[in-house]
Parts: sequence; structure tokens; C-alpha cells
Amino acid sequence: MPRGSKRITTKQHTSLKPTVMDSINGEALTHAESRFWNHTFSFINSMALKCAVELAIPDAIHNNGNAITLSELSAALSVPPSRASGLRRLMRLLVDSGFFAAQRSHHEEPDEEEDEVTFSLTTHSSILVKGKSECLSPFLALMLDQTLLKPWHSLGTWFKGDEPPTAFEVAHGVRVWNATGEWSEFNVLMNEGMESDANFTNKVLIEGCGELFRGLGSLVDVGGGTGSMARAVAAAFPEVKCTVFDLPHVVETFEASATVEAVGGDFFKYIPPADATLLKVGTEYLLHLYVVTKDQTSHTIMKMLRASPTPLSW
Ligand SMILES: C[S@@+](CC[C@H](N)C(=O)[O-])C[C@H]1O[C@@H](n2cnc3c(N)ncnc32)[C@H](O)[C@@H]1O
Repeated sequence: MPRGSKRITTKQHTSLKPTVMDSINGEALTHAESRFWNHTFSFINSMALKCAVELAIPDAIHNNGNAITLSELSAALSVPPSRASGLRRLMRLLVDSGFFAAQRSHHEEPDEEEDEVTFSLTTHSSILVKGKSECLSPFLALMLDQTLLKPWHSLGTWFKGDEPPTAFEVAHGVRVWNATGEWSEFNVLMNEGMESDANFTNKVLIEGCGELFRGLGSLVDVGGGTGSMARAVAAAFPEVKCTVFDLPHVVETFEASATVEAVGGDFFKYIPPADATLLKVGTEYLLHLYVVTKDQTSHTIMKMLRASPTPLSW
């Protein structure tokens, strides 16, 4: 025994207070391990979906009449034969998570041994087909882009200091809304991602609160991004003059119309006056959509339960 070290006798050992570990039986340990594995590798689900969107798999299935075999898919995506088994595994994973459906069909050829699987879209993947107004692919591309994933790797460091205020700044040395101003590709990714998300909430906004907008002369959407919501309000209520208010680099390419214009500025310093102010705010688990009318009454249009990464990482 090395000098200085102390032998722990059986007696000493058994006299130690029982720990949680002592009381975990084999079955519970197996559960704990499988929970641990599932949690540790849950990023695979996000990355597999990201890959499917990058390869445009939902579009390939849609363009093929919503039924495609693996070999047809490989051909449509120009995936070389050496990657065919990888593509099969990717599809299997996404079938498991409900993004695609798989149906086996028996070949009529007698020498064909394997059943061929036909993949089709499910409701979950139908919202990833590009070209439709309700398509969340740009949102996924934004949220799973390296720029927004890097802050998650800095979360531990962020917790250990008071500064800077966000994990995004720990990772990149700049605030997220300054980054969109400095990195043009990230600005496009952000604006397209946010717009695709807004296209989803527009319907609720228009159908859910028509009465609120009736009689208004003007409305300003604060942090309105590319103006998807303002345009939706203006289309449904042409008598409401809508202003999109956002940072100058976000609205610089905005195409104004008779009822929608854009103003660039910093909402901490100034907000253009209007009969009503529209604000979309995300918290940890809720998306809030507010309209504040001239008499300072705040109307909550929508509260949608959904997880948001912003309070932790941006
Ligand atoms: C999370 S995005 C929401 C965009 C849009 N409202 C939507 O729902 O899709 C937040 C928006 O606020 C804008 N923003 C951030 N800081 C701002 C500031 N200080 N002044 C004006 N706009 C700002 C960003 O450029 C971005 O477009």
C-alpha cells in the first residue's frame, strides 16, 4: 500500500451512510442509463432533421407525388450509391420520430429479395416543404445554424461570470442583434427564419383579433423584422396604415407599399407613434403576442406554449 494512504477496512466501509447509489437496484440503473443515453444523444434528432431539410428530402417526397422509394430518393438527391445505407438509416430515424411515414411494398419480380419501402410526408414534415407560406424550414436552418449552436457550448462559462449578459456574447464577443448588423449572411438567415415563424402566427393574429384592428388608423409592429405580420394585417385591414419598425440593417431592403412602410431605428430610443403597437415576445416557454392600443390598454392576442432558446442562450 502506498505510504500515507489509508486502508479502508470492510468495517469502515459498511459504516458509511448509505448513498443514493447504494439503494439503486439493477433495473433502476438500467433505466437511468437509458435515460442518460437518450438525453445525451437527443441532439441526433435535431441534426437528422436539419440534414433532411438541407438535402430537401421533404421537397423531394412532395415533388414525387408524396411517395418515394429509397432508390428514387437517392437519385433525386444525387446521393452516391456508397451513401445509400446512410440515407436508409437517416430515413429510419425520421420515420421513428414521426416526420416521415414508411410503407413496405412487395416487389413482383421473383428475383427481388428485399421489400422496398416507400416514404411519404406526415403532418410534421408537410410544414417543411419549401415554397409554401407555412414552411418552417428557414426557422430550423436558423435555430440549428452553427452561430446559434455555439452559445450553447458557452453556457457553463456564462454561468460563472456576471458579464457579458448573454451566452451568445461569450461565444461570439458581440450581441446577437449587432451580429445581424455585422454578418450579412447571418442577417439573411435570421430574417428569413423569423419570417417563416411569423407566417405561422399571422393566421392566429388575423383570425383571432379582427375586432381589435377594426377602426384603427395606424399600427406599428415593433421589432417587426421583414414585415410579414404588418403585411398580413394590412392585407386583412387595408384601412390600417402599418409601419414595420426594426433595426436599420433589417429594414434596409424593405419594399414599401401603399399601406405598409418600414422605419429603421432602435426601439430603446424611439418608437414611431401609432394608434396601436404590436409586439411579439418570446419567453422560456411562451410566445406572447400583444397589441397595445392608444388608450394604453394591452390586449394579449395569443399565448402559445412552446420552448424558446432565447432566454438561455441569446
Ligand atoms: C425575435 S425577432 C422577431 C421578429 C418578428 N417580430 C417576428 O415575430 O418574426 C426580434 C426582432 O427585433 C429586432 N430588434 C432587436 N433589437 C432591436 C432594437 N433595439 N430596435 C429595433 N429592433 C430591434 C430584431 O432585428 C428582430 O427583427
